[in-house]
Amino acid sequence: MTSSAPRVEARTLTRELPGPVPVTLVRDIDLVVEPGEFVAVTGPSGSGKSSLLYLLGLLDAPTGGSVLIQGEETSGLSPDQWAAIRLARIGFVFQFHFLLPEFSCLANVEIPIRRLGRLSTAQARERAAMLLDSMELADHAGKLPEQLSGGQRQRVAIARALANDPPLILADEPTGNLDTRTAHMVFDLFGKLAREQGRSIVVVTHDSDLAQLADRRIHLVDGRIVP
Ligand SMILES: Nc1ncnc2c1ncn2[C@@H]1O[C@H](COP(=O)(O)OP(=O)(O)OP(=O)(O)O)[C@@H](O)[C@H]1O
Repeated sequence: MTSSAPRVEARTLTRELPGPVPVTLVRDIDLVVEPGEFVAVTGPSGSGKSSLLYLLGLLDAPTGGSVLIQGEETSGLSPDQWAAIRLARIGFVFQFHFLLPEFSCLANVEIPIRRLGRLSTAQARERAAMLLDSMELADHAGKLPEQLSGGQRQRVAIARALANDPPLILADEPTGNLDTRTAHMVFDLFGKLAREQGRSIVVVTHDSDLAQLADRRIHLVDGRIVP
């Protein structure tokens, strides 16, 4: 691994589903995302956007090619090693917030910090509170997710994605359930996380207006990048 390595790199990445009639979800994708870049992945429904994001996030294994995270080849690694990379280096945001309903917003952000185990309990709580504060949610820290609006919940999910200070954030239709104004706010936030904090952000969206807010767009059709 070198300090000049891209944040995430796909090399001829391919994912086929075996079967009598094999289905190719993603084919021969070459992609490099540098530190500080905010990339939107667009394309019609079924074009492979989510499949690509899952491969980049080590949530699914390719059947061809490879993914490198900060220059580290991930192909030969064990499931435990993948899980360790996900926990420490990748933040995920999904269309549905997947917050734990029985835990406060603060606890939802604190749990992954505790799981990583680098901070004391008090420090973990302090960091979770700081992250919620940075999302302008300090007043809501003690509330349950169901007590928040959709946009607020998605900001809690983003705070949780930032819990372990990951260099890479992957988001799959993070604004799919939000109104246009709130969706723009979330995209602006991703832009700031890239430009001001040097994180790499890859966001899947089918909304071409929102994609314009990213620094770069890649467009998928039938599992391939097209110009
Ligand atoms: N486990 C699976 N079994 C069979 N087909 C699958 C599976 N997962 C995905 N697919 C198919 O693979 C293709 C790519 O799916 P994917 O979810 O990556 O597309 P997408 O661009 O994210 O679509 P959308 O915008 O609708 O979410 C689709 O045709 C989908 O139906």
